Amino acid sequence: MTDSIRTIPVRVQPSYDVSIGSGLLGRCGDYLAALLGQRKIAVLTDDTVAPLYLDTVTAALEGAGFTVCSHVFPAGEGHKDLSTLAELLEFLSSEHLTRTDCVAALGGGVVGDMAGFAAAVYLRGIRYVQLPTTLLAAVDSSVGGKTAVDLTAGKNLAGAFCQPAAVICDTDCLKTLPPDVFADGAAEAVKTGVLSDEGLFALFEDGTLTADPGEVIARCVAYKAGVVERDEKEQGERKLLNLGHTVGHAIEKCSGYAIPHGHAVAAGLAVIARSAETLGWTKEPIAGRIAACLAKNGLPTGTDFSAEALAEAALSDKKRAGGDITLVIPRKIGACQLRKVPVAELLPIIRAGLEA
Ligand SMILES: NC(=O)c1ccc[n+]([C@@H]2O[C@H](COP(=O)([O-])OP(=O)(O)OC[C@H]3O[C@@H](n4cnc5c(N)ncnc54)[C@H](O)[C@@H]3O)[C@@H](O)[C@H]2O)c1
Ligand SMILES: O=C(O)C(=O)C[C@@H](O)[C@H](O)[C@H](O)COP(=O)(O)O
Ligand SMILES: [Zn+2]
Repeated sequence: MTDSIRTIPVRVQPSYDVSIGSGLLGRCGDYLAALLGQRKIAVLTDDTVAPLYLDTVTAALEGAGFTVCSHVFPAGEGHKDLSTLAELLEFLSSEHLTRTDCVAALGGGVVGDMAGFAAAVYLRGIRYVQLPTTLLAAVDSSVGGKTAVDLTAGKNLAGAFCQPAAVICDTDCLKTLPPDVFADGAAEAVKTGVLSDEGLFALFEDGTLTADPGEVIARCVAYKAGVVERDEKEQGERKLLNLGHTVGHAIEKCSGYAIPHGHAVAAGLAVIARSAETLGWTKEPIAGRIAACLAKNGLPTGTDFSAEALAEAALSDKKRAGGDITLVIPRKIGACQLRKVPVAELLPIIRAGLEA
C-alpha cells in the first residue's frame, strides 16, 4: 500500500503480507483487486462490527470492481460453533461462490476463526482475507492460519490450518473498542512479550500503553510470523504460542464462555507463571511482575474455579497426546520452554499456581 504502512511478510507457501496502518479498510478494495483480481467476495462479520465498518468495506470493494455480498451473524464466543459454521457455509453456497471467489473475515478473533474455517472447507477450500478489527485479532488471531469452532467438549476442537491470502489491519478500528475488549488483545501481546520480547512486555507495564499501537501490532506479528514460518502445523515450536492457554481455555470452558479468551489467557498466564516459580522451573522470580503487568491492563491474575475443575477441563486440550500434555513454561520475561508432563501431574501443577 503506501509508505506509512508497515508490511510484514509471512513466508509460508504461498506467502502473504500483513499490512498495518491507519485508514486501510477504506482502501482495501484496490489492494485486494491487485492481489486477487476483481472477483465476487463474501464479507462475513458480526452484528457489532457490521454497523461500524461493513459499509466502508463494501464501498471500498465495490469501488475496486468486486461483486460484494455480506452475511452478519451474532457476536460473541457463544456463537463460535457448528451451527454458525453451517449458516456461513449455506450462505456461501446460496450466493454461488466458486473456487475463484473469496471470503473476507471482518471482525475480531471469533469472526476470523469461523470465517477462515468456512473458507477452508467450502468447496474444499477457497481463498480468504483477514480484516481484523480487535487488538487481539490484530496481534494474534488474524495471522498464522489457525481456524476453528468450539465443540461441547472444549475450545477450537474442530478446525483447519488454512492461511489467509492477506491480512489488512486498520489501526483506526481500535478506537471503537470497549476497554475490556482492548484488554483482551493486551493479554495476547503481554503473552508475546513473555515469550520473546522483554521490551514489548515493558510497554504494557505501567498500564497506559502510550506506544503507537501499530508498533505493538507489528512486533507481535513479526514474532508470530517467524514461528509460523518455522512450524506452520504446530509440530514443535508453535506450541509456545499456547503460553497461558492450557489453563486459559479451561477457564473459558468452565465459565460457559462468559469469560472472554483474552481475560482467560491472562489468568492462565498468571497461574502458570506462579506454578513455574513455585516448582523451581523459572530462571528468576517473574510471577509477581507478570501478574502486576496484567492487573495494570485491567486483566485478571487468577480464577475462582478449582484446580480440579480446571485440570478436568484441560483434558480436552489439543496439546495433550495420550497420557502426556505439553505445557509452556515461562523461564524469564522473554524466554519460555515446552515441558511435557504426564496428565496426572497437571492437577498439582495447577494447584501450585492457584495456591502460591
Ligand atoms: N486463530 C488464532 O490464532 C487465534 C489466536 C488468538 C485468539 N483466537 C480466538 O479469537 C477469539 C477472541 O477474539 P476477540 O478477542 O477479537 O473476540 P471477538 O471476536 O468476540 O470480539 C470481541 C467483541 O468486540 C466486538 N468488536 C470487534 N471489533 C470491534 C471494534 N473495532 N469496535 C467495537 N467492537 C468490536 C465484537 O463484535 C465482539 O463483541 C477467541 O475465539 C479465540 O479462541 C484465535
Ligand atoms: O497461533 C497459535 O498457534 C496460537 O496458539 C495462538 C493462540 O493465541 C490462539 O488462542 C490459538 O487459537 C490457540 O490454539 P489451540 O490450538 O490451542 O486452539
Ligand atoms: Zn489465544
